[in-house]
Amino acid sequence: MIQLFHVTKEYPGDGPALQDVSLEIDKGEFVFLTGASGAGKSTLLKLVFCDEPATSGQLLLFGKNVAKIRAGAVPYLRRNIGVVFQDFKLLPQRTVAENVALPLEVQALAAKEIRRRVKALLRSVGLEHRADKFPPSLSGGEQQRVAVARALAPDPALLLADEPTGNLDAERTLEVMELLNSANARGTTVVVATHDRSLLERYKRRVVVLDRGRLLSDGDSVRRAAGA
Ligand SMILES: Nc1ncnc2c1ncn2[C@@H]1O[C@H](COP(=O)(O)OP(=O)(O)OP(=O)(O)O)[C@@H](O)[C@H]1O
Repeated sequence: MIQLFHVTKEYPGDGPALQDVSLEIDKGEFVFLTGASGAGKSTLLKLVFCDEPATSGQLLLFGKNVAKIRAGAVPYLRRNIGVVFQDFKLLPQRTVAENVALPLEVQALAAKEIRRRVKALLRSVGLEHRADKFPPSLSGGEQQRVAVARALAPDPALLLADEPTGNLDAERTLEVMELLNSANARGTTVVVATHDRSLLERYKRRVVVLDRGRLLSDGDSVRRAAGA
């Protein structure tokens, strides 16, 4: 589903944020991406979301070389990707319910079905009572949960989540992780960037570690190498 071949990313005027990273994530996997602040986790997610181009190397998404995708086709590709950004990117002039409804409107679902699904999603993140509020009036943790609900709304093939539990207490963290796990059980490929070691220890998933832009280790390949 995601294939990186010797990918390097340099931002103008800066050293490489990613250096010669080769990595493959298959359909249906759940992968934690971890590493110290500045290791390149967000950059890797941005490349996969076609938000930034790679400087060199090749990135295939759903089997397509993203460098060859026309700019006009990117929004169509993104319909298959749910994304939770670190700064949430909620629309401030739309209510919580309207934010979650957005990706469903793009799918042209009937209004009644959209209302039903938005209600169920907001219930699943414990925010039904905030449906008619505007994002700026919500706490950071509440906005984060709205972002998770919006990302999961269209049942995406791929979910990219950048620190999706960063602002949450232990109980809410578990709730959000359960949502990500259920999406994964329904077939969504999930990639979660996180600093939170307790998540890595609690959920025995593949762990990809970046260190100053380089791939330091990959839990999956370690297991494979050990013959497990
Ligand atoms: N838009 C940008 N312009 C210039 N440099 C950038 C930009 N975005 C990231 N960088 C640099 O690239 C490197 C990797 O940053 P990135 O945000 O990908 O790391 P990260 O592992 O996600 O960090 P964090 O855990 O703090 O979010 C850092 O040195 C950062 O300063």
